[in-house]
Amino acid sequence: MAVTYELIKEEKNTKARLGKLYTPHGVIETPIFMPVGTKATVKAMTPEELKDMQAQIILSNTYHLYLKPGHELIEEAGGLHKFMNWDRPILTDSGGFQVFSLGELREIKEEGVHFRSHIDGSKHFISPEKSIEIQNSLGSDIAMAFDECPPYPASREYVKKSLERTTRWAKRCQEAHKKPDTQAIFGIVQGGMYKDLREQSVKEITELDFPGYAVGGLSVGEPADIMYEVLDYTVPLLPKDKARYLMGVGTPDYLFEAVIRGIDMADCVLPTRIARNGTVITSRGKLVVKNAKYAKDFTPLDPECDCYACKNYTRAYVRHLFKANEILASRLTTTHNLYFLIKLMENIREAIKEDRLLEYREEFYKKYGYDL
Ligand SMILES: CNc1nc2c(CCNCC3CCCCC3)c3nc(N)[nH]c(=O)c3cc2[nH]1
Ligand SMILES: [Zn+2]
Repeated sequence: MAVTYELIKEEKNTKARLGKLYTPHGVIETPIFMPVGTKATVKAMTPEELKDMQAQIILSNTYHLYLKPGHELIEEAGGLHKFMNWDRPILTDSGGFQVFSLGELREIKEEGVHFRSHIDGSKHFISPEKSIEIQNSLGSDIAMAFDECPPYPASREYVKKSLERTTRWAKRCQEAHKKPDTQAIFGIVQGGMYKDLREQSVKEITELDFPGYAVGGLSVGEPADIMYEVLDYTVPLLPKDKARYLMGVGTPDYLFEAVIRGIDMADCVLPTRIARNGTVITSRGKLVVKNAKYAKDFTPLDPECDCYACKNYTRAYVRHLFKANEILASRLTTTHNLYFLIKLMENIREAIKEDRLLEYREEFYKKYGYDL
C-alpha cells in the first residue's frame, strides 16, 4: 500500500482525531492544512521556506500542469518532486473541479469532459483514464479520483445522476492506475447537500475500498451551516481507519469546524491568494496591511506570531512594499499566512492530544472575533 493511515487518538469531546499518514515521501501528522501549489510552485515560496515553516505536504494540479508545461515534460524531468525540488509528499487534484471552475467547459459525457483551455481556448478532453495517466506521470504520492463537483445549488436529480457517474468514474480510475505501490488514489464522495445522496455516494465509493477518502462537493458557495450539517452526517459514515480530506477549505473557522467533525486533511488557495493582495490572517482577525492606517504602524503583522515576516518586519514596511509594488510584499504576507495556518493546525493537534479542542476553539474565536 502506497499510503496508509494510522489512527493515533480520538479526542474525548468531539469527533476530532490525531493520525499519521504514511506516504512514499514521508509521514504526515494529521489533522493537517495543505498549502496549494497550483503550477508546481506554492506562489512566492521556495521549498526551503516551506520546510522552515513545517509544511508537510503540498498540493498541485492535474488540469494546470497538463495544459502547461505538459505532464510529459514533467515526466521527462523525473516527475513533479524532482521538477519542483520538493522531496516531501505531494497530493494532486484530478482536474475535474478546475475544468468546471476554470475551463470553458461545456460537455460532460460518460466518457469524460470536453473543454477549452482557459489559457488559449484550445480544445481538450479529460477522462478518468487521462486524469490518472497525467497524475501517474506527475508521480504525486496521492492522486485524486476524477470526479464531478456539482454546482451549488443543484437539483436532486442532477446531483444523483452526477454522483452515480462519479462512482463509475472512480472505478475507471482504479482500473487505469499503473503505479499502485508508489501512488495512492483517494476516492471522492459527492451527493451535494442531500443526506440520502451523500449516504449513497459514501456507500458506492467506500465499496471500492480506497486508501483514503475526500468529501467533495462542498465549499462551493453554500452557507457555512449547510456545509457543517453535511459534514455532521457524512464524515461518521467514512471508515475510521482511513484519512478523510475536506476539499477546498482553509479559513480558521472552517478548519476548526471540519476537524471537530472528524476531518483530517484540508486545502485552500485562500491564504496564499489573499496574501498577494495584502490581507493577512492574524490571531485577532484579518488585517488589510495596505490600508493607510498602517502607514506608521511599526508593530509586526501579528504581534503573537513568530514567523520570519513577523519577527523581522513591521506593518508600515510591508504596506510600503505593497504600495511600491515590490515582490517582497507577497513573499512576506504569504510566509505569514501559511505559517499561521500551519501553526494553527499544530495547536489543534496539541489540543486533541490534551482533549481540550473545544476550549482551544473558544479561546481562539474570542480573540479572532468569531461568535460561537
Ligand atoms: C474552494 N472550494 C472547493 N475546492 C474544491 C476542490 C478543489 C480542491 N483544491 C485543489 C487545489 C486547487 C488549486 C490547484 C491545486 C489543487 C474539489 N476538487 C475535486 N476534485 N472535487 C471536489 O468536489 C472539489 C470541491 C471543492 N470545493
Ligand atoms: Zn507571522
